[in-house]
Amino acid sequence: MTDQMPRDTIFALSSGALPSGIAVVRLSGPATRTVIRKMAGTLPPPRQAQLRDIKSGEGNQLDRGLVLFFPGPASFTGEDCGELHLHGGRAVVTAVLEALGAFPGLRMAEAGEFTRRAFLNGKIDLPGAEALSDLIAAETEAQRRFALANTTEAHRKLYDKWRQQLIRARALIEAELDFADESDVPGSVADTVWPEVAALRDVITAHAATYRDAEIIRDGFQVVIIGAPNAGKSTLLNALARREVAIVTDEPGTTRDVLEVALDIGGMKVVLADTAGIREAEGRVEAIGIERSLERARKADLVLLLEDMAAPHPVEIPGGAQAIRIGTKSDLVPPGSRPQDYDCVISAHTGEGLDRLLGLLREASEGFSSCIGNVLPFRARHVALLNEAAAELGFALERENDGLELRAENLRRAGQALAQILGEIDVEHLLDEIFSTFCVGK
Ligand SMILES: Nc1nc2c(ncn2[C@@H]2O[C@H](COP(=O)(O)OP(=O)(O)OP(=O)(O)O)[C@@H](O)[C@H]2O)c(=O)[nH]1
Ligand SMILES: [K+]
Ligand SMILES: [Mg+2]
Repeated sequence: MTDQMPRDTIFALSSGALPSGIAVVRLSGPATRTVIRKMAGTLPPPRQAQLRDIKSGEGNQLDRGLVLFFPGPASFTGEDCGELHLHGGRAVVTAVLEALGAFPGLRMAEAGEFTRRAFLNGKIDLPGAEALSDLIAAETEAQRRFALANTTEAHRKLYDKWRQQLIRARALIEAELDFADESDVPGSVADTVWPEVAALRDVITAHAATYRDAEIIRDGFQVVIIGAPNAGKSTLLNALARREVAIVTDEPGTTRDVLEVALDIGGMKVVLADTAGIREAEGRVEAIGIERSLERARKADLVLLLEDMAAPHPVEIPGGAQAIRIGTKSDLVPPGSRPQDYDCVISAHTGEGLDRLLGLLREASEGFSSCIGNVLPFRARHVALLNEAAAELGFALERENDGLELRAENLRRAGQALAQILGEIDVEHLLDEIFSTFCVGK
């Protein structure tokens, strides 16, 4: 799978910010045994925590804590691994990291390097590594469940099934090519292979399209607040965020740039964006701000269209996005004299209607968490390769007048694209990018 196996022994603080109750320092690589023997007296039995004095290479006691040894290949990275569970003080951890760095062949791990080694040693595939990175980044319940589901090799099972279908199709084509010299062999390939290839192309295309659901779960359901100036957009953002994120004044045209907050609504990440009020702009800066509002609204999963019921100025919803019409400042307008029917009536000052609005946001977003059990592509990288695979199958289907060899080559390339998603081929150039987004110690 890779050119060379890493030989350095790496170490890092794998637990969080110091000071903490316990700090876990992790090691991986060939010198792990020697180092643990030296620091903990003897090697503990595999996978059993033992309480030891932890010493530097020169024999100075640094701490007392649990020591574990995981012999390769049955370890996270596939190499010999070790863990030192220390008291989580800054000086303790600094002393232990310094002592480790003093051993020959040992160095601090780079971001994601443990997981990278696990990948290079065949312990996990690339979607599995990407899912681990998502799991560590997860902030909401839906993100956590989705990331965890993606660590289960479900993608490998699905893509391997498709690759098997492609291999079978190519075998049938090979067989037909072998018989091509013999005059009266019926054209079995055309009858069986191409309808199957067409069906597979459609399945892959549909699968690629589900990336939208994955994006919403991972990156958040995108909600954009729009409306005329002074409709109360920034006030609503602040009320839902429960902090003063946006500037509020009674001056129309206060907000110029798009401002975002991430909310956790029923376990779903919801990104709420406040925008510049929409009107005939009075200056260049405002005009740019308004253009940004409209652009954001066009890309939104949901638009909150706010109207000040005390001073209504109708605003068009751009681009047919799904919208909730909200009448604001209900404290100023008695129910009988409201200008029209709204989906929701609120007052950010009294709090009226905010719970109902949160309920509507929850309703609009929670449906996406039901996709979590499904296998979805969850990186732009996956989608690009799926589209490439589908395109190759499309070429094979179109080239009816070309030789079977050429069409079989398209099928082979489609299979290669699927293999690339799993990280089996031609991914060296991606690894730095993928693993650098991890934290050090993972
Ligand atoms: N009475 C009352 N006043 C409100 C309410 N919400 C906002 N306001 C007031 O309306 C004015 C405008 O509020 P903003 O939140 O700045 O309105 P905006 O839509 O963000 O305005 P721009 O950024 O200029 O487009 C401020 O004086 C707010 O205090 C409300 O529910 N009731
Ligand atoms: K304002
Ligand atoms: Mg504003």
